[in-house]
Amino acid sequence: MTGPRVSFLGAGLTLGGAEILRGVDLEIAAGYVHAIVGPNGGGKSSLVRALLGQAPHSGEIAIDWPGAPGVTAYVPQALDFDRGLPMTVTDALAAMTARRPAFLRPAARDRDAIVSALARVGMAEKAGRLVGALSGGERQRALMAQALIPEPDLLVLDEPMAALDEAGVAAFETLIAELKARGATVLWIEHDLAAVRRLADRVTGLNRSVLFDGPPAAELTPERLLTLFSHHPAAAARTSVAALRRAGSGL
Ligand SMILES: Nc1ncnc2c1ncn2[C@@H]1O[C@H](COP(=O)(O)OP(=O)(O)OP(=O)(O)O)[C@@H](O)[C@H]1O
Repeated sequence: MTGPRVSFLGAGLTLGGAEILRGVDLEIAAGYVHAIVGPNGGGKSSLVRALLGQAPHSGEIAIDWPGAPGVTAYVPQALDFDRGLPMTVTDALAAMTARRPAFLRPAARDRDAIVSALARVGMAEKAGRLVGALSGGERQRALMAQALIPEPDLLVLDEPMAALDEAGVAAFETLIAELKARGATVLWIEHDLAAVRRLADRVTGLNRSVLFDGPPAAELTPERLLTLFSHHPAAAARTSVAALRRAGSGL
Protein backbone atom coordinates (compact mmCIF):
# COMPACT_ATOMS: atom_id res chain seq x y z
CA MET A 1 0.00 0.00 0.00
CA THR A 2 1.23 3.49 -0.75
CA GLY A 3 -0.18 6.62 0.81
CA PRO A 4 -3.00 8.69 -0.65
CA ARG A 5 -2.99 11.99 -2.49
CA VAL A 6 -4.74 14.70 -0.48
CA SER A 7 -6.26 17.76 -2.11
CA PHE A 8 -7.87 20.93 -0.86
CA LEU A 9 -9.87 22.88 -3.42
CA GLY A 10 -11.19 26.30 -2.39
CA ALA A 11 -11.35 25.05 1.20
CA GLY A 12 -12.64 27.49 3.80
CA LEU A 13 -13.44 27.38 7.49
CA THR A 14 -15.37 29.83 9.67
CA LEU A 15 -15.62 29.27 13.42
CA GLY A 16 -17.62 31.44 15.83
CA GLY A 17 -18.03 34.08 13.11
CA ALA A 18 -14.26 34.27 12.48
CA GLU A 19 -12.87 33.30 9.09
CA ILE A 20 -10.01 30.91 9.88
CA LEU A 21 -9.29 29.59 6.36
CA ARG A 22 -10.21 31.05 2.99
CA GLY A 23 -9.84 29.64 -0.53
CA VAL A 24 -7.17 27.07 0.33
CA ASP A 25 -5.95 25.29 -2.81
CA LEU A 26 -3.35 22.70 -1.96
CA GLU A 27 -2.22 19.30 -3.15
CA ILE A 28 -0.28 16.79 -1.05
CA ALA A 29 1.29 14.25 -3.40
CA ALA A 30 1.10 10.53 -2.58
CA GLY A 31 4.17 9.38 -0.65
CA TYR A 32 5.39 12.90 0.06
CA VAL A 33 6.53 14.33 3.36
CA HIS A 34 4.70 17.65 3.09
CA ALA A 35 5.30 20.34 5.72
CA ILE A 36 2.92 23.18 6.59
CA VAL A 37 4.57 26.25 8.12
CA GLY A 38 3.27 29.67 9.10
CA PRO A 39 2.69 32.09 11.96
CA ASN A 40 0.80 31.24 15.16
CA GLY A 41 -2.93 31.36 14.55
CA GLY A 42 -2.43 31.02 10.77
CA GLY A 43 -4.86 28.11 10.60
CA LYS A 44 -2.51 25.10 10.33
CA SER A 45 -4.17 23.00 13.04
CA SER A 46 -7.60 24.04 11.74
CA LEU A 47 -6.62 22.82 8.27
CA VAL A 48 -5.77 19.34 9.55
CA ARG A 49 -8.87 19.28 11.76
CA ALA A 50 -10.94 20.02 8.65
CA LEU A 51 -9.11 17.23 6.79
CA LEU A 52 -9.85 14.79 9.64
CA GLY A 53 -13.54 15.72 9.63
CA GLN A 54 -13.36 17.50 12.99
CA ALA A 55 -14.23 20.97 11.70
CA PRO A 56 -16.98 21.94 9.23
CA HIS A 57 -15.39 23.26 6.05
CA SER A 58 -16.57 24.76 2.80
CA GLY A 59 -15.04 23.87 -0.57
CA GLU A 60 -13.58 20.43 -1.22
CA ILE A 61 -11.16 18.27 0.71
CA ALA A 62 -10.44 14.87 -0.84
CA ILE A 63 -8.28 11.90 0.12
CA ASP A 64 -7.58 9.77 -2.95
CA TRP A 65 -6.38 6.31 -1.96
CA PRO A 66 -4.52 4.23 -4.55
CA GLY A 67 -6.81 1.27 -3.73
CA ALA A 68 -9.00 0.48 -0.74
CA PRO A 69 -8.77 3.17 1.98
CA GLY A 70 -5.74 2.60 4.19
CA VAL A 71 -4.87 3.62 7.75
CA THR A 72 -4.91 7.28 8.76
CA ALA A 73 -3.15 8.31 11.97
CA TYR A 74 -3.01 11.65 13.75
CA VAL A 75 -0.56 13.02 16.29
CA PRO A 76 -2.19 16.03 17.98
CA GLN A 77 -0.23 19.00 19.30
CA ALA A 78 -0.87 18.00 22.92
CA LEU A 79 -2.72 15.41 24.92
CA ASP A 80 -5.18 16.67 27.52
CA PHE A 81 -5.67 14.04 30.17
CA ASP A 82 -6.19 13.68 33.90
CA ARG A 83 -2.73 13.56 35.50
CA GLY A 84 -4.12 11.41 38.33
CA LEU A 85 -5.25 8.71 35.90
CA PRO A 86 -4.00 5.36 37.28
CA MET A 87 -3.01 4.06 33.87
CA THR A 88 0.35 2.89 32.54
CA VAL A 89 1.70 3.92 29.15
CA THR A 90 1.00 0.41 27.80
CA ASP A 91 -2.60 0.50 29.06
CA ALA A 92 -3.13 3.98 27.61
CA LEU A 93 -1.80 2.88 24.21
CA ALA A 94 -3.98 -0.24 24.37
CA ALA A 95 -7.05 1.93 25.12
CA MET A 96 -6.18 4.26 22.21
CA THR A 97 -5.34 1.63 19.64
CA ALA A 98 -6.93 -1.76 20.38
CA ARG A 99 -10.38 -2.66 19.18
CA ARG A 100 -11.17 -4.50 22.43
CA PRO A 101 -13.01 -3.06 25.42
CA ALA A 102 -10.54 -1.22 27.71
CA PHE A 103 -11.41 -3.47 30.70
CA LEU A 104 -9.98 -6.54 28.95
CA ARG A 105 -6.26 -7.21 28.88
CA PRO A 106 -4.81 -6.37 25.46
CA ALA A 107 -4.42 -9.39 23.15
CA ALA A 108 -0.85 -10.70 22.81
CA ARG A 109 -0.63 -9.40 19.23
CA ASP A 110 -1.72 -5.90 20.37
CA ARG A 111 0.82 -5.99 23.22
CA ASP A 112 3.59 -6.87 20.75
CA ALA A 113 2.58 -3.95 18.54
CA ILE A 114 2.65 -1.61 21.56
CA VAL A 115 6.10 -2.86 22.69
CA SER A 116 7.45 -2.40 19.17
CA ALA A 117 5.95 1.11 18.74
CA LEU A 118 7.34 2.23 22.11
CA ALA A 119 10.77 0.91 21.15
CA ARG A 120 10.64 2.87 17.87
CA VAL A 121 10.12 6.15 19.78
CA GLY A 122 12.76 5.27 22.41
CA MET A 123 10.20 4.61 25.17
CA ALA A 124 10.69 0.87 25.75
CA GLU A 125 11.73 1.39 29.37
CA LYS A 126 8.78 3.67 30.11
CA ALA A 127 6.10 1.13 29.14
CA GLY A 128 5.06 0.49 32.75
CA ARG A 129 5.17 4.12 33.88
CA LEU A 130 1.96 5.98 34.80
CA VAL A 131 0.97 8.36 31.99
CA GLY A 132 0.53 11.16 34.53
CA ALA A 133 4.21 10.83 35.47
CA LEU A 134 5.52 11.35 31.92
CA SER A 135 7.52 14.45 31.00
CA GLY A 136 6.36 16.66 28.12
CA GLY A 137 8.79 15.04 25.67
CA GLU A 138 7.85 11.53 26.83
CA ARG A 139 4.16 12.35 26.36
CA GLN A 140 4.92 13.53 22.86
CA ARG A 141 6.80 10.29 22.14
CA ALA A 142 3.85 8.27 23.47
CA LEU A 143 1.51 10.21 21.17
CA MET A 144 3.78 9.35 18.26
CA ALA A 145 3.81 5.67 19.32
CA GLN A 146 -0.01 5.44 19.23
CA ALA A 147 0.08 6.71 15.64
CA LEU A 148 2.25 3.73 14.62
CA ILE A 149 -0.37 1.15 15.63
CA PRO A 150 -1.31 -0.04 13.09
CA GLU A 151 1.34 1.22 10.65
CA PRO A 152 -0.18 4.33 8.99
CA ASP A 153 -0.52 5.04 5.26
CA LEU A 154 -1.48 8.67 5.90
CA LEU A 155 0.13 10.30 8.93
CA VAL A 156 -0.94 13.75 10.08
CA LEU A 157 1.44 15.39 12.54
CA ASP A 158 0.75 18.62 14.47
CA GLU A 159 4.09 19.94 15.75
CA PRO A 160 5.39 16.54 16.81
CA MET A 161 8.87 17.76 17.79
CA ALA A 162 8.04 20.77 19.98
CA ALA A 163 9.08 19.11 23.28
CA LEU A 164 11.61 16.57 21.99
CA ASP A 165 15.25 16.46 23.06
CA GLU A 166 18.06 15.60 20.64
CA ALA A 167 17.54 11.84 20.93
CA GLY A 168 13.80 12.32 20.43
CA VAL A 169 14.39 14.39 17.31
CA ALA A 170 16.75 11.70 15.96
CA ALA A 171 14.13 8.98 16.64
CA PHE A 172 11.49 11.12 14.93
CA GLU A 173 13.69 11.65 11.87
CA THR A 174 14.33 7.89 11.60
CA LEU A 175 10.59 7.23 11.78
CA ILE A 176 9.83 9.75 9.05
CA ALA A 177 12.49 8.13 6.83
CA GLU A 178 10.96 4.67 7.47
CA LEU A 179 7.43 5.88 6.67
CA LYS A 180 8.65 7.57 3.52
CA ALA A 181 10.46 4.39 2.43
CA ARG A 182 7.14 2.53 2.85
CA GLY A 183 5.43 5.09 0.60
CA ALA A 184 3.25 6.65 3.31
CA THR A 185 2.01 10.21 2.87
CA VAL A 186 2.99 12.51 5.76
CA LEU A 187 1.32 15.88 6.38
CA TRP A 188 3.42 17.64 8.97
CA ILE A 189 2.81 20.98 10.75
CA GLU A 190 6.15 22.30 11.94
CA HIS A 191 7.80 25.48 13.23
CA ASP A 192 11.38 24.16 13.05
CA LEU A 193 12.32 25.33 9.57
CA ALA A 194 15.73 23.63 9.64
CA ALA A 195 13.98 20.29 10.20
CA VAL A 196 11.59 21.09 7.35
CA ARG A 197 14.55 21.75 5.06
CA ARG A 198 16.14 18.43 6.10
CA LEU A 199 13.12 16.17 5.89
CA ALA A 200 10.29 17.60 3.80
CA ASP A 201 9.80 17.01 0.08
CA ARG A 202 7.56 20.03 -0.14
CA VAL A 203 6.53 22.94 2.07
CA THR A 204 3.46 25.14 2.13
CA GLY A 205 3.27 28.49 3.91
CA LEU A 206 -0.18 29.05 5.35
CA ASN A 207 -1.70 32.15 6.88
CA ARG A 208 -5.44 31.82 6.40
CA SER A 209 -4.78 30.98 2.75
CA VAL A 210 -1.76 29.54 0.93
CA LEU A 211 1.17 31.98 0.80
CA PHE A 212 3.63 29.75 -1.05
CA ASP A 213 4.09 26.10 -1.98
CA GLY A 214 7.12 24.26 -3.35
CA PRO A 215 10.42 22.51 -2.47
CA PRO A 216 11.82 23.73 0.89
CA ALA A 217 15.20 24.79 -0.54
CA ALA A 218 13.47 27.07 -3.05
CA GLU A 219 10.69 28.38 -0.80
CA LEU A 220 12.34 28.98 2.59
CA THR A 221 14.40 31.97 1.54
CA PRO A 222 15.51 34.62 4.08
CA GLU A 223 13.11 37.18 2.57
CA ARG A 224 10.25 34.72 2.84
CA LEU A 225 11.00 34.00 6.48
CA LEU A 226 11.10 37.71 7.25
CA THR A 227 7.62 38.32 5.88
CA LEU A 228 6.17 35.02 7.08
CA PHE A 229 6.85 35.56 10.74
CA SER A 230 6.63 39.37 10.96
CA HIS A 231 3.71 40.53 13.05
CA HIS A 232 5.23 43.66 14.47
CA PRO A 233 8.63 45.14 13.77
CA ALA A 234 10.53 44.36 17.01
CA ALA A 235 9.20 40.79 17.24
CA ALA A 236 9.81 40.35 13.52
CA ALA A 237 13.48 41.22 13.88
CA ARG A 238 13.93 38.75 16.76
CA THR A 239 11.91 35.98 15.12
CA SER A 240 13.54 36.25 11.75
CA VAL A 241 17.05 36.13 13.17
CA ALA A 242 16.12 33.06 15.24
CA ALA A 243 14.39 31.44 12.28
CA LEU A 244 17.36 32.08 10.02
CA ARG A 245 19.75 30.62 12.60
CA ARG A 246 17.58 27.52 12.97
CA ALA A 247 17.20 27.15 9.22
CA GLY A 248 20.97 26.73 9.10
CA SER A 249 23.75 27.61 6.76
CA GLY A 250 21.96 26.43 3.61
CA LEU A 251 20.14 29.77 3.38
N1 LIG B 1 -13.50 27.03 17.81
C1 LIG B 1 -12.96 28.20 17.44
N2 LIG B 1 -13.68 29.34 17.44
C2 LIG B 1 -13.15 30.53 17.05
N3 LIG B 1 -11.86 30.66 16.67
C3 LIG B 1 -11.09 29.56 16.66
C4 LIG B 1 -11.58 28.27 17.05
N4 LIG B 1 -10.57 27.38 16.92
C5 LIG B 1 -9.50 28.07 16.49
N5 LIG B 1 -9.79 29.37 16.34
C6 LIG B 1 -8.90 30.43 15.87
O1 LIG B 1 -8.44 30.09 14.60
C7 LIG B 1 -7.14 30.61 14.38
C8 LIG B 1 -6.26 29.53 13.80
O2 LIG B 1 -5.97 28.58 14.83
P1 LIG B 1 -5.05 27.31 14.55
O3 LIG B 1 -4.93 26.56 15.84
O4 LIG B 1 -5.58 26.59 13.36
O5 LIG B 1 -3.67 28.01 14.16
P2 LIG B 1 -2.22 27.39 13.97
O6 LIG B 1 -1.70 27.91 12.66
O7 LIG B 1 -2.25 25.93 14.15
O8 LIG B 1 -1.43 28.10 15.15
P3 LIG B 1 -0.16 27.64 16.05
O9 LIG B 1 1.05 27.77 15.18
O10 LIG B 1 -0.18 28.66 17.14
O11 LIG B 1 -0.42 26.24 16.55
C9 LIG B 1 -6.67 31.16 15.73
O12 LIG B 1 -6.77 32.58 15.70
C10 LIG B 1 -7.64 30.56 16.72
O13 LIG B 1 -7.86 31.41 17.81
